[in-house]
Amino acid sequence: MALHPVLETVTNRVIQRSKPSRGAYLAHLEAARVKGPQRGTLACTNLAHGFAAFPANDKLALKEIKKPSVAIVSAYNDMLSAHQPFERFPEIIKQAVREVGAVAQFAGGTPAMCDGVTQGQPGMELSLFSRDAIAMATAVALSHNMFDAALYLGVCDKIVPGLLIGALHFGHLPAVFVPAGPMTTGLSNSEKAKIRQLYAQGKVGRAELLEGESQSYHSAGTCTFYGTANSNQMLMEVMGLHLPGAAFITPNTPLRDELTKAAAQRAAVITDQGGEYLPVGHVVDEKAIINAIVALLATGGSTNHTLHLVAIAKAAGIVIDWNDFDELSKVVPLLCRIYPNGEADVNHFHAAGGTGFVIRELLDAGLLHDDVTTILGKGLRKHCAEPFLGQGAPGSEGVVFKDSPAESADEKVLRKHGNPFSADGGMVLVQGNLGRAVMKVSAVKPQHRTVEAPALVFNSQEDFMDAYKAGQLDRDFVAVIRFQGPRANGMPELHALTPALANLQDAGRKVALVTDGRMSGASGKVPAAIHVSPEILAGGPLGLVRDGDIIKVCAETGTLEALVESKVWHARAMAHADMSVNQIGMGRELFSMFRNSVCEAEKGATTFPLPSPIGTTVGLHDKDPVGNTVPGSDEDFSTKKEA
Ligand SMILES: O=C(O)[C@H](O)[C@@H](O)[C@H](O)[C@H](O)COP(=O)(O)O
Ligand code: SF4
Repeated sequence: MALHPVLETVTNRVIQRSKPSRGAYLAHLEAARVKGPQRGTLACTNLAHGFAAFPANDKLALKEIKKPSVAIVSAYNDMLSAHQPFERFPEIIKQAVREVGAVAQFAGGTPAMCDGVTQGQPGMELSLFSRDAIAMATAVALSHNMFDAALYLGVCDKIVPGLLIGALHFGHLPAVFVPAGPMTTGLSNSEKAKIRQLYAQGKVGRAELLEGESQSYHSAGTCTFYGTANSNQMLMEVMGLHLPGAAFITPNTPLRDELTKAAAQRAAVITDQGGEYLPVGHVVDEKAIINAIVALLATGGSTNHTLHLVAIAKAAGIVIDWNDFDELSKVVPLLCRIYPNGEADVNHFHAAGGTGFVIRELLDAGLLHDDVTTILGKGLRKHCAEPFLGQGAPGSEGVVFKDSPAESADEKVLRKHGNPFSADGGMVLVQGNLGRAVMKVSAVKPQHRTVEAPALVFNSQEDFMDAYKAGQLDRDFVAVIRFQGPRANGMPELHALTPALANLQDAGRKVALVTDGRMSGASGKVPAAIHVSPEILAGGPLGLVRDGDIIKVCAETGTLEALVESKVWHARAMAHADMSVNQIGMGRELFSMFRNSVCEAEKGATTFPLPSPIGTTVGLHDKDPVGNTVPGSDEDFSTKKEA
């Protein structure tokens, strides 16, 4: 199947734009490779420390400096239902790796925040920065340099992006991502949302709300809506960093354990010593990143990936921006309806055909690059498959992979590319005199995709909720919630506003949200122009909006505009707010360096630089050694905005 012309155009543009930084990245990768096991570069004392605590057989293998050593980097904790199953994984992995003559070492743990626990709470102001903190923790683990491959155990929002950013800074090491899988289906996501709206209206009490939430989030495993965590899973599948179809197999089942063993053994094989060297820095190339954007759009994935995918690409020296997302979204069909884009959850999606079905449909439509490298070697089509238990003895059944089904088992949830739910991917770039922002429309009914109404300006989500509870919002309005950008308060998700906004929309009000903050991947039905760039603390024009200004948000025309007379607009002074309350408490004082160094949302809201050529000083947003503007740098970004 010939590639879609837009896929070719955007891919070639990204390759060209990334040439300097991608070239620098690959040079660093080659410089980090050594012949033989990495631990051979250590001094004897270093090495002795590195295997002191190991059992005799592993210690011998490590001492000989022949067999590969596989790092385990795990984001296990009991807070995230999605990560709790990882508690058992290290022992399963160590035994499986021994069976193929190698050694697995628990290299280090990383933090992991549950955005469900912190949603609407002060802790959410650490959430986005926890991604780069996870990348740093990954680097601390791998910096022992005892390893020839790494297994990454993570599922949720900022964790998989953080682990992959960290992994890419050790791009010479092969990487296999190991998921734990979704919890079984409980109370449906739409039922859960209804109970929340009733609570927001005062029609049910806390007891009914807590009962509904507990029936929805009822056991170990990932929450079953298609939010950022499950979008991460889809992207790991399409980038070929998972074994095929590993994403949505239930935790603590024989098949899940067999998949974990198989992933561990695969990591040992794809090392320099294993004979099929597949470093993660070669797997994550420009085509893999474009494939990830396409899969995100085709499945109605989380808006958070207009930040995280940009950051992941940057870690590999690849520069993407929201024009790339927007142009691809216009030609990528929506193939899935998973909550918040529909009624179904990820268990239903998996049963209908799952990730392999989506990958095959997009390959057949010429909307994915097949000529990529994955953890299985050359070619993405190997991932159009689903895992099943093998025929081995109980407890060692193994895994077999079968082709994904030709037809969807439920066309209300999953469709072939010739009969999509919509011709476009449902994520648009909106821009105008308020800046550039992203808008997910796959979960917004067509009649709500354009809102033109008076601005109501708030400097916090709490102020908005106070106005709602005081009955001041029963009107058409565009809520402009500012001072929510990464420099201001860490760019929290404002998903807690969804029930109130949804009630007003259900009551017939034309409402929309405009913010330099974020929404959750689980946010849906209310039109929201989010991640407004530049944010107000970077001089963004949200600071010029006043109550009553007519704001136009339109997904059809890509408009984000304050309809204010130009000379009035330009005569206005920038609004200010006291951010001190967001700088201390709940650990926020520890993240001031992140707030002070974070870059624009459109460049991933990262706190690490693009790769620079070996021997040059590393700058966050610099010109290259010969004075050219580095693609993706602040300089490059600002010239593009003026264009
Ligand atoms: O981006 C996401 O997917 C969200 O951050 C998600 O991980 C978070 O947990 C939501 O808050 C869950 O939705 P509820 O808050 O509606 O349960
Ligand atoms: S999906 Fe969200 S709420 Fe569920 S475990 Fe992950 S971070 Fe927590």
